[in-house]
Amino acid sequence: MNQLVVETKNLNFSYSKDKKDIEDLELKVPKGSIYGFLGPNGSGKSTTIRLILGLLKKNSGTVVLFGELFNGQSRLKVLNKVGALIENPSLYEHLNAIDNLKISANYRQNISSSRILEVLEIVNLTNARNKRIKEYSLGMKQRLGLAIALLSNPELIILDEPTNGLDPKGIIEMRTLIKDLNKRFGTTIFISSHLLSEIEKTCTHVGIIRNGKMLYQDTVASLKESKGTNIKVEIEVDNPIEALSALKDLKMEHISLLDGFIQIEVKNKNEITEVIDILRAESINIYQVSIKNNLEELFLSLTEN
Ligand SMILES: Nc1ncnc2c1ncn2[C@@H]1O[C@H](COP(=O)(O)OP(=O)(O)OP(=O)(O)O)[C@@H](O)[C@H]1O
Repeated sequence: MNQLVVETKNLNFSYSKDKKDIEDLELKVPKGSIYGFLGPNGSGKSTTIRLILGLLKKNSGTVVLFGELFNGQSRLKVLNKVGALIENPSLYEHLNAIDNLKISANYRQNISSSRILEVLEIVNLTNARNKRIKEYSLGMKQRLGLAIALLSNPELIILDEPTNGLDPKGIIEMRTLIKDLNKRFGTTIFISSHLLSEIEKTCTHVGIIRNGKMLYQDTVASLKESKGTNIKVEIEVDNPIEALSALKDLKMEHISLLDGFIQIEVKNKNEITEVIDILRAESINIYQVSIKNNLEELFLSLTEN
């Protein structure tokens, strides 16, 4: 089995008594992956990141980083292997990139001056190293923030919505940089986003969160496959046996009865109307029609965002 760099079990957290903001979250981030943590605004991505980094205190559950239970004792050792960019980086605007990196290096242990030049090269800021930050674009500032996160040569990089607010050129540069980091150094990258298109372009794995709950977690390849699968529909009618017999001539796959409900798989939503028309033509009363795998719905809501 793939080694996991981040693993949470039954992770729960609430900001207030009346609402669960993170509910029984099971996150599995494989070593060497680019893991996209995808969810609409307010779904709990930033909160989860804060819980992983120990910036918020969980109500219950466990966080395991690099195979080690994250707690007061292991905290510093474990965090030494993590670089994070979770908000816009706080930079000294009147100083240049080199000086900003030197200041950050002073807060950490054993960062050589050659490492400062190395991280500048990695994020493509070597040529702009002597420019003052106030002359930097937002994309350049984000890349410098990433360079700071890279100083201690982390095994895991956590990026919270790193392309937010960037122009198309900045987005492409950040995307390329993330892939490059993963490929060149094998760094595991955990990246949150509310855009499915962004995750599809950059990531190898995906976890989809909504209302603090994990809805789907797998490789991006499997996600693409499941997007093409049928929609599962459940229909409640007054006479299921008659309904089943009325529908049997339809060339649809998997029509069955479960607990008195008609189960049917359709290729698209128009086919649902077709099914309803047939049932109504037979004077069968329909009480409820529900889509069971709401993955398709979820993708739509995410891409429309
Ligand atoms: N400091 C806070 N105090 C109280 N509630 C909070 C706080 N921060 C976030 N929340 C709530 O927790 C839930 C999850 O928010 P969170 O910021 O983690 O979502 P997100 O997916 O990162 O969204 P966004 O991309 O908009 O930041 C939301 O309902 C939000 O309103």
